[in-house]
Amino acid sequence: MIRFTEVSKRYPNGFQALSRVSFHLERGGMAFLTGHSGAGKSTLLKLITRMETCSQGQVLVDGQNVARLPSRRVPGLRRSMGIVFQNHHLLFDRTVFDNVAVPLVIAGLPHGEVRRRVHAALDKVGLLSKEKLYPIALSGGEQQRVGIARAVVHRPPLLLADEPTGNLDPELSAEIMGLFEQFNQVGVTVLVASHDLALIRAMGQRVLTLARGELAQGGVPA
Ligand SMILES: Nc1ncnc2c1ncn2[C@@H]1O[C@H](COP(=O)(O)OP(=O)(O)OP(=O)(O)O)[C@@H](O)[C@H]1O
Repeated sequence: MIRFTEVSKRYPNGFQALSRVSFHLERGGMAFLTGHSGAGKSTLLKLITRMETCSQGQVLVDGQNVARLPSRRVPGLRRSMGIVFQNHHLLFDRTVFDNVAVPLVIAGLPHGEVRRRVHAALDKVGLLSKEKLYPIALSGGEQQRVGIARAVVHRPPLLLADEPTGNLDPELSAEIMGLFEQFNQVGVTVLVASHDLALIRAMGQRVLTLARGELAQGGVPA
């Protein structure tokens, strides 16, 4: 599903954020991406979503060479992914329901279908009873679960998360990681960037470790 072959990323200011990174995350697989602050975790995720492009090497997502994709096909690439951010990026003037519905409304789905899918996504993250509330009335963990429901509501085959438990206590963090595992168990390919080593170890999943832009652990010859 995701294949990096000798991927390097140098930012325009000359900073080398990634050096010759190679790994393969198979369809239906799950992995954690870890490493010190500044190791290149967010940069690696941005190469998958085409928010950045690599300077050398090749990034394939579902067989597509991401850097070579014409810009008109980038929205399609992003629709094939669910993306979860640390700070949720929720709309605070919209209800929980409306926040989760955003990707479906943009896609132009009929109202009944939107309702059905939003309810299914909220049910999965245990927030069906809170659909009419505004995000401000939710705890940090609940807000993050709204972000996850929104990321999966269009049923993407690939789920990416960048420090999804950054602001949460250990118990809530474990709960959120458990949700990612559940999505993986029903076939979604999952890649989660996190610096929380203790939690990652406890999950017992594959770990990719970046150190100063190089893959120090978990890479396999691509
Ligand atoms: N647009 C940019 N221009 C120049 N340098 C950048 C840019 N974006 C990131 N960097 C640098 O690249 C390095 C890797 O950044 P990145 O955000 O990928 O690290 P990270 O592992 O996600 O760190 P953190 O855990 O602190 O979020 C950092 O030194 C950062 O300052």
